[in-house]
Order: sequence, then C-alpha cells, then structure tokens
Amino acid sequence: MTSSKDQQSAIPPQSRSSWGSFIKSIASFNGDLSSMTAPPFILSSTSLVEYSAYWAEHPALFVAPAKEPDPERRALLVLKWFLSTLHQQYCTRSEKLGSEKKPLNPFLGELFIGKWPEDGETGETTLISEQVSHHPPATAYAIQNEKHGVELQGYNAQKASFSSTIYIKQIGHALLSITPPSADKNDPAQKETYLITLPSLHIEGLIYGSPFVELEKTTRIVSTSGYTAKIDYSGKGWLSGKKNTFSAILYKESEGEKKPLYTADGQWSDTFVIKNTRTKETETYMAKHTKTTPLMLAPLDEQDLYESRRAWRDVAAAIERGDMDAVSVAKSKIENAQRQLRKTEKEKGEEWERRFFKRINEGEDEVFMKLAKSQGYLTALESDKSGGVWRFQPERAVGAKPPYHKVGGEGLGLSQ
Ligand SMILES: CC(C)CCC[C@@H](C)[C@H]1CC[C@H]2[C@@H]3[C@@H](O)C=C4C[C@@H](O)CC[C@]4(C)[C@H]3CC[C@]12C
Repeated sequence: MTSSKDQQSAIPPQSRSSWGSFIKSIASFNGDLSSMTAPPFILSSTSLVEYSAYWAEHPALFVAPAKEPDPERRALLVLKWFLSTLHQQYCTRSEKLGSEKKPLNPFLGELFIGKWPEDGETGETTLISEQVSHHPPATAYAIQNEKHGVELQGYNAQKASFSSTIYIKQIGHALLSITPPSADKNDPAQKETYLITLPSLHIEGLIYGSPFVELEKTTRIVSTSGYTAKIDYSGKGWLSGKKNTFSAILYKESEGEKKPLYTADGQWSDTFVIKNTRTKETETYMAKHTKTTPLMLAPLDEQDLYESRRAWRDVAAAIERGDMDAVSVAKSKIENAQRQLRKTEKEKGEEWERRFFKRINEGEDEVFMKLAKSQGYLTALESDKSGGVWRFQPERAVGAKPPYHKVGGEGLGLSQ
C-alpha cells in the first residue's frame, strides 16, 4: 500500500470515525464485495453493469484494427486499443469523483444499453450489458460495430480477498472478433479472434480515504492469427517509481516472447510509448488526455424498467443528496422484489431467463478452446465464481426494443 506521509486525508471530518471502523473491518472481512458495507461518502450512484461501456469509449480505436490489412499491425492496434481502455476502466471514478467509489451491486437481469452514434468513418457502435448472475455477481457484455465487423463480448466477476487492503481477482475474459479488410463479413471462418484475459487489482490509498486502483500480475491477448501480447503490471516502486506502470510485448507465437516485435511501456493511467523493436520507431499515447465519445442512452422514460438508470433512479438520487434513509428504502424495494422473484422461480422450478446471453459449456466454443488451451487459461476459468461461462446471443439483439422481459415492472417493485 502507498503510505506517503504528505498525502492528505480525503475523508470528510464527519466520516472519519466510520472510515476508521471500515478500514479495521476490512482485515477480517470474508464475504463478497457486494455485501461489504462502506461509509456513505464512498458510495457511487452508478451500477457496476455500466462499467462494460469503458471498453469502447474511444470507438475509433476500437474499430481501427479492422481497417488494417497487415495481421502483425492489426495485433498491434488491438494491443493499443486494449491499453487505452485501462485508463477508462480503472481511473474514471478517481478522476471524476476524486477517488474510487463502491458501485451499486446490479440485480439479476439488470440491463445497460446504449450506443456511440454514427461518426463518419467509424460508424455506429452499440453496447448491451446484462447482469447474468447475482450470486455470485457477474456481468456480461457485447459491443458491436456492424460497419467494420468488430464485436467484443465477455463477462466479469470478482473474487475478493482482504488483508491490509482489498485484493481482487477478476474472473472471466473478453473475446474480440475482427473482420480483416479483405475478409467476407458473413463468413465466420475469415474472422480473427483475440482472447483477452483480465488483470488482478488491489486498492491503494485506503487509509487516506482516497482509494484508487492498482493493477497487478500479467494478462495476455492471444490471437488466432498467431500473435500474442503479454502485459505485466506493477505499481510504484517495483519496475518504476510511478504508479500504474506496465510493460508489454507483442510477439509472434512461432518466434516466442524472447523476440518481441513491439514493446509498450509507461503508465496505463497517463502516457505510454509503443516501440517497433526492429525500426526503433516510437509512438506516444496519452491516455489521460485522449477525449472519449459519450455513450448515448434512451431517455429515462423510454427505457425498460430493467434498464439500470431507470431501475436505480430513486436510489441514485438519494445517494446524490446524501439521504441514506431514502437510499435504504429505495434499495429495499428492489431487493425485496428480487427476493420474491427468486422465490417464485424456485417454487416453479424455473430459472431467470437471461435476455441477451446464455450459459455455455466452454467446449462448445471451439475458437475459445483453442486460444485458451494454448495459454493454459482453461484452469483459470472458475465458472463457479461467475455463475457459468457466458456467451452473447446476437439473434436476440436484432431489433430488440423495450420491454425486454416477460416479467413486468411489478417484478422489480417499480411503478410504470
Ligand atoms: C473503494 C472501496 C472502499 C470499495 C471497493 C470498490 C470495489 C468493489 C470496486 C473498486 C474498483 C472496481 C473495479 C473497477 O476499477 C473496474 C472494473 C472493470 C470492469 O470492466 C469490471 C469491474 C471492475 C473490475 C470493478 C469491480 C469493482 C471494483 C473492484
């Protein structure tokens, strides 16, 4: 943990004692993150189901690989896009709100649906995010750009451990599928697929009341085209004196990681440099200063009752005005309705039908199996911690409009 003496406490004076008790409670906590009670000033009014949008807040970078004819350069553009998403995924709350916050724990079936509108050459990019499991909590997502034949799908769950701070192992993976420029969009065999593994993380700055995320260990991006990227994360003090440091290489599987074609080094939260190891040419990417494209959502009243912003509307408003009694009343309404739904399902011997995703046996996805085996990733699937291995059902999304679920708003305890 960082323990700079000059770091100022960000804890509001009236919250100092509750923060102190919270920090003490962490050492002995052993539930899942969603059941952790945090002091009000650290609560976010945003649900975790919204975080899937962080994957494509730079739509032009997201589709860039599909415009590149050379497979080596395509793999590099995938690595560049992935690295650009890290700032979005893990810094957004700290930069906007002053620190990391505890997100709302999505309910089963919660949806977050939006699009990055048509933007000249980039075209329209759409997002569907769905809470596919509540115990354990797991979110699945699909991001599609039809114009360029690019699709990202994946799912996330978190396994937490606690000692002097919060350590999180992310369970799940993402699959990026690209249609190279010369390929036929309608022929799945001509697509290129990239398996992306997710970083472990821990929370720094807890004792000062200004928590932020630090990434750890190694992740990989493995492609059916024979290229692999390996990304090593480290915090302040190991490889460099700067927080959020990483070092990445891109290599050809047949040549091995001792012969990298490109390297990328720097801070994922700020600036990093990509270097061609043969020509020594470099490119600098400024993650912190690259403008994002805002995601467009339907107006609240046109949203489905299961869409996140609409469903959590009262809770979010109460959090923002700091009215914890109202937070608790509004949250209980959703939680009780969910309990009732689960009870009815149990009595009928039914399971909640996911709207856009389905649970698969990993063996059913041959491309995934091939990529995962090559990296020994299968042993890390831990599908018991994510309620299963989840895959997008694109046919369910075609022309889909609210209402998305057979059960009406009464199932959520919400008024129409
Ligand atoms: C701040 C502290 C007191 C509460 C702990 C909050 C904890 C539950 C939050 C903090 C950071 C969150 C990460 C977030 O950085 C980004 C992502 C990426 C996204 O694609 C999937 C979710 C995940 C891993 C968040 C999970 C919830 C975290 C760990």
